[in-house]
Order: sequence, then structure tokens, then C-alpha cells
Amino acid sequence: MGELLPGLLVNEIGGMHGILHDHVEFLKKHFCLITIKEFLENKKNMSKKVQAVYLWWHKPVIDRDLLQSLPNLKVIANSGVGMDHLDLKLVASFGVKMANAPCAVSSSTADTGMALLLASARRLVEGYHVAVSPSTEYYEADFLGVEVTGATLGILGMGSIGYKIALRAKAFEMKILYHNRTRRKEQEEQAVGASYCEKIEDLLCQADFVMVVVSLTPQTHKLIGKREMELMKPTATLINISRGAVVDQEALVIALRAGVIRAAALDVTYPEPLPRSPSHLLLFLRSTAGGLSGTQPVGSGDASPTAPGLHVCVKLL
Ligand SMILES: O=CC(=O)O
Repeated sequence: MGELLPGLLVNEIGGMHGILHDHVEFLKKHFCLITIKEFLENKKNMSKKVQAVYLWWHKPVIDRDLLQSLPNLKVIANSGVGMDHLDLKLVASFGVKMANAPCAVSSSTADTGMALLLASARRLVEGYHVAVSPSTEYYEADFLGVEVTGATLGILGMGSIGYKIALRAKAFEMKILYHNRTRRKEQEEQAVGASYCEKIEDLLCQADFVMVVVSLTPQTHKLIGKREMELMKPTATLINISRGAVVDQEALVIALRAGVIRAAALDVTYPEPLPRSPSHLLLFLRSTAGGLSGTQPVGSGDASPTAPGLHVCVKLL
């Protein structure tokens, strides 16, 4: 029976990079599921069957070779919202349609943004590492953090995730500014108490927390660079929950080291995940900020636990 259904190419079923079993049950009612392994082992028989591809965590990788080997492909469905990992022009040139799931992760991403904001403000990750460190020498350190109540949050990108962040921030009694390509309706602004900044610069220089939520496009690539960080308050925290490449990472490292801004809390980096090398600049900052690795890179003179740094760096998989 499954053989008569249209073929759906998936990365794998279960496992680290495989689609969840709940999704499999649903998909099996409508498609004959073909894993990339089965496809590659039996390309000749499988290629004509595949009419759709289901992307889970950006996999399988869509390139010219794959598209050429799927003559009956009609649609590629991305299980997330961002499609920056795809060459949309290439896909369209094969007459294949693209679909994504715009609001599927809005609430969880907004929660992650707030979690990073709060963790950085209250220095939770540093405090945790100090608390579990066998060395007690940091216990005297100042872990006061900064106050969130009454602070100004600047949201860059007021789509569905940005708006959900505003809803959450309102409950924390924050003052909310936002910048977006198109201004939200007055009622929507009023519902969350958000004020529109036509210019990004106006938002950057007023915000105590800058939350980056824009999608990655050629226009937003390195949107936040040296100039933008210099516009921010020295007490401000940068939070990035969009894509790593929206923030110029080299400029960020320099800004953090020089105290141009207070801290950064990142859900996204490039590359991702970061190489597990203590010499990587972002990990260096993390080690100076909280003693995560417990060792300082040779020659570092700024090993204060209160040094501005990367307060939180997580990649949620
Ligand atoms: O990052 C998450 C998504 O693009 O859905």
C-alpha cells in the first residue's frame, strides 16, 4: 500500500538527525518514506518515486546533484522557518516549490531569547560555574548582574518571534523599542507597549538589551558590526537568536574585549557549533567571563571573573 503513495525523501528516521517518530506516523499516512541512505543505495529505482523532500535540521542537503537526480520532485518542505541554508534560486530553476513552517518555533524561540536575556542579566551561567568549581577563589566575585525591570529592550525584527518576545518582556516591565521593515499596527504596538524606531541607530543607542531576531538575508548579513556596537551603550547586552552571520563575530569579540558593550548572549554563531578549541575567540571570552574551562589562554591579562564577556553560549539542538 505504502508503495502506491508518493515518495517522500527524509534524512533518517529517529536518531540524532532523524525526524521524530510522532512525525513519522503522520507522514506515513500520506507518503512512502524513503531515507537518504535507501535512496543512495538504490538511486536507479528510487529517484523517480520521490515527489517531495522533508528537511529536518537542514538535512538532507539540497544541491544541484540531488535536484538533478529527482526528476519528479514537486516540493521541498522545511520543518523550520529560516530558509537561508537553501539556494532558493537553484530550487526554483528546477520548477520545485518550497514550503516552510513560519510559526512552528515562534514561542520556543521567544522563550530562548528571554532565557538568554535573563541569564545574561542575572549572570546565571557564570554563577553556576563558580558554584560548581572546585576552586573557591571566585566566591568573592561580584555577581550582581543588571536589572531587567524598567530596562529598555530593543527588538530588531518584529515578526512573529519578535512580537512574542515583546509580550514576554512586557510582563517583565521592560520598556520596548522595535525596528522592523514594516511598522506594526497601532493596536499591536499598544498591546505590548512597544514604540517603533524608524532607524536602527535610534534603537541601538537607547536599548539596554538589543535582541536580534531578523532573518538572515544578503541585507542583514553582518547587520550588527563595529559601528552598530559602538552606537550601543557600554552597559548594553547583545542577544542574538536569529542566525550567527547577522552579527559580525570578529567585531563582537573586539567589542567585548574592549568593553564597548557589556555582554553578549548567543544562541547562534558561525560556524555552528563552535569548534571545541579553547583558542577560539568566543570560547576565550567565555573562559574569561565565567571560568568555564578553568584555564586562561597563555598571555591573557584580563582574567577577571567580572570582565565583560560572553555570558551564555548555547546551541539548542
Ligand atoms: O531556527 C529555526 C528555524 O529556522 O526554524
